[in-house]
Amino acid sequence: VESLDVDRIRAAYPILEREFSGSQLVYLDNAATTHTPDPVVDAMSDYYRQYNSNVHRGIHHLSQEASIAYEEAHDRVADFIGADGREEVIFTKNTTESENLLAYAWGLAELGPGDEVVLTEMEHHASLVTWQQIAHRTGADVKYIAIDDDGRLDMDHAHECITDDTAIVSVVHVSNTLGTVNPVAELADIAHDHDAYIFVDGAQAVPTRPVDVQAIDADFYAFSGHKMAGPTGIGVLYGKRHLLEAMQPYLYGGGMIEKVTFEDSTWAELPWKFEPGTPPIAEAVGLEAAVDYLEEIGMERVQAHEERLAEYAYEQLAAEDDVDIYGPEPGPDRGGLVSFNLESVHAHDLASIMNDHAVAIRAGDHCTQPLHDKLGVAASARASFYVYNTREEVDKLVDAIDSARQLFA
Ligand SMILES: Cc1ncc(COP(=O)(O)O)c(CN[C@@H](CS)C(=O)O)c1O
Repeated sequence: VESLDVDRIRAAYPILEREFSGSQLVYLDNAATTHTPDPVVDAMSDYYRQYNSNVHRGIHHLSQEASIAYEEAHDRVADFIGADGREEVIFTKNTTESENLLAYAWGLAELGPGDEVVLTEMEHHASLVTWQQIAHRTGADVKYIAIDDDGRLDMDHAHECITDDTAIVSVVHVSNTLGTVNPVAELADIAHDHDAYIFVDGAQAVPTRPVDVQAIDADFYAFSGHKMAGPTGIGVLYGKRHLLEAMQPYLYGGGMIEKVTFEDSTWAELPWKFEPGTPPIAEAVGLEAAVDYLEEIGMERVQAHEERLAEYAYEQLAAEDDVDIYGPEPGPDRGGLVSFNLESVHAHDLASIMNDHAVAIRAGDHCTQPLHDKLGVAASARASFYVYNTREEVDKLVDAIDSARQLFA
């Protein structure tokens, strides 16, 4: 796959010129959030400057323009992920809210004693805590598909966990801690063989690779705008139309209703039924601009660029015998991030020293505390890449780690 013109890409991110303690920023925390390129910022500024208005088709020009822009952003996102139209694309605040929407609107209504929710040991808290708490409230049980020593899912165990008692499987597409790319289409097949649904947490997948929800045959799929060069404050819950039609809303108010009387109410058509109140309008404009931006680059090229950088970082880190790396070796089932520990240096201390060198990485549990318990570590350091990162920046990461090694020697 053709390489990216990173210099041209970086020109759209003034933030990358920032300097700290005399060194240029090396931003390697893209799994937490990505930066926002000028075309996305400009699109949102243009909205606020030229056609800011509330939506739901008020009777004036500005509202018409804003309503059309907001509605068409749903069409653009649907096209980007292979959904069958705007009716299958609900805008939320973020991946976390998307997962809570599904867990409350479907889970609370449908789950009960004897039902099982199958997760994996590598789930993010946005899934794990949500389903865990809904299971407590409904009397359902939660099971966890185990990971093997390489940080891949144990698929034999997956077959054991997913049974006719399984109501839903909830799996992360790309682990934000291990980098593992899970076989979500295969898991969907297994779930469907047992008449169970599958939800896929795509927060680290949609930004970094081509995703086709129909090819996966996901019943539900979630991701966030801010992890894909878009704004914060907007996320997506994709759902198969007939499933969303059958679901009752769990947040009520204006915009989501059809008819209201003192006695009862009926609901608007999809996706508006699940979008109460004033939605993230500027953010929707920004998300559409981010989709245009990424598709102009090409998602295959985004994926290849990230994987090359992750492979290079993995090799540089693996060459040192005092670095422990988590997750699979570089290849098709490792995404664009590397979590690791430098022996004898706590991840927080390491990140702090990285910061002294203007290298921004993540340290902590990455909202996967049970996974870190399983790995036997309290925390890990994580470098994650995006379209504007370079091999030279990986070299700076390695040099900064060496400074930490010297400091703590
Ligand atoms: C796999 C996965 N699933 C859900 C989320 C939540 O995304 P929100 O936009 O915050 O709702 C994230 C966000 N992970 C950030 C914050 S912990 C990270 O540094 O890894 C994620 O990686």
